[in-house]
Amino acid sequence: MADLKLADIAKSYGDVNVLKNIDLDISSGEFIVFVGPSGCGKSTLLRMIAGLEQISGGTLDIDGQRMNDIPPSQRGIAMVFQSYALYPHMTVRDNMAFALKIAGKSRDEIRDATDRAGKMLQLTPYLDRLPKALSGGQRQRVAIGRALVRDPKVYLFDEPLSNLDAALRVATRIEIAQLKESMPDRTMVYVTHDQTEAMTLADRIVVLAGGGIAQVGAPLELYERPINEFVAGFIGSPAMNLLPGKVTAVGEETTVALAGGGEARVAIPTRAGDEGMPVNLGVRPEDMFETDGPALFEGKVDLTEALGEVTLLYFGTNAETVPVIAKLPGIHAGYGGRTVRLAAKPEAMHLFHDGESLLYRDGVELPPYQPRVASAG
Ligand SMILES: Nc1ncnc2c1ncn2[C@@H]1O[C@H](COP(=O)(O)OP(=O)(O)OP(=O)(O)O)[C@@H](O)[C@H]1O
Repeated sequence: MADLKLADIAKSYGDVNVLKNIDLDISSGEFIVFVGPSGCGKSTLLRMIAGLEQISGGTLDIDGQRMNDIPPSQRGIAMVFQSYALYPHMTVRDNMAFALKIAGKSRDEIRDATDRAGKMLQLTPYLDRLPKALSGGQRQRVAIGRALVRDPKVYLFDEPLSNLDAALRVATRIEIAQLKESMPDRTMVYVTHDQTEAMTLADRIVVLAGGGIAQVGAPLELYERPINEFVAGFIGSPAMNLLPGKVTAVGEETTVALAGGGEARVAIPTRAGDEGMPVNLGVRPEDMFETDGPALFEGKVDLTEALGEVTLLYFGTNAETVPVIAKLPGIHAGYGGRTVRLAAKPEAMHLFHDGESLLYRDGVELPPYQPRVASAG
């Protein structure tokens, strides 16, 4: 059991500020995933928790104890790196045993711990092999095994799957999810570029951007209730479409006239005085469908991409602006060059003013998040 408290954490290299005002409480047993654009400081924050980077400002507590100046080996954490960092001249068992030997554990204890880790990670047949005789996925499992044998309170993962090919990534991701399930009281903090890893592994995702935290929440909460256009664009692929427009009618639902000529009714409340307010209407590609009725968007399909389970329609690929994308389930043919009218359900759309979601306006109390389930069963 270990909870982590990051209070006003900052990091600078000389006069370059990489992170500032990072406040985050992580509960015991939580799986937290850091995501964000390249260079936003995900690894730096993880390395500060590990003790591999000096904390420039603020405090880090683990289980209520200040850790800022405690060396990595005494923090009760273990870290798994992208590069595996295995000792090439040691067998799998010796790689896993190394930290325990240093810690002065007995032969029996070491054998038990490495046997157990080998079993949990399906490495038993490989315990006497050298790393060079293992596949990438097996090597990464050894790296995880090295963390496991130490039985840390907190596991830190720095993009552990990014050197693996697509199929191995999926298999190893599932193993990490199962590992977490088998150790519900162990806290895990995980850095990734991969949306699927973030969405499937995290109890909560932390989106980092511009040196700070943009939003923290359950994966589907970030997907359905992004706090601003940045998070809306970052979570979900292809990214949410943002269509400029103006509020024309206010109330429990809001009517928006779009610059492209369409109109949309959105299930987000607005107030008297909001009429005329410039907004960006956010609609995810997967929430758009073809319609004969009122459309929020009408355009000529410039490009189609058939991915099998879905077909992507691109509009305005030659314009200066970002293309609009619709994602239709299944295989479709004959869309190229056609003019298509698209709509979306009122509850599937978002409204942003000055980049910020109108859902989170001052004075608005949001009900607790409930996923918008598409179908029962
Ligand atoms: N030793 C250093 N000296 C100066 N700047 C550094 C140093 N280490 C990292 N940085 C800068 O700090 C910023 C954050 O780096 P970090 O590696 O944490 O980002 P990241 O979000 O993990 O990126 P990526 O997703 O590309 O791995 C980057 O702009 C990087 O250039």
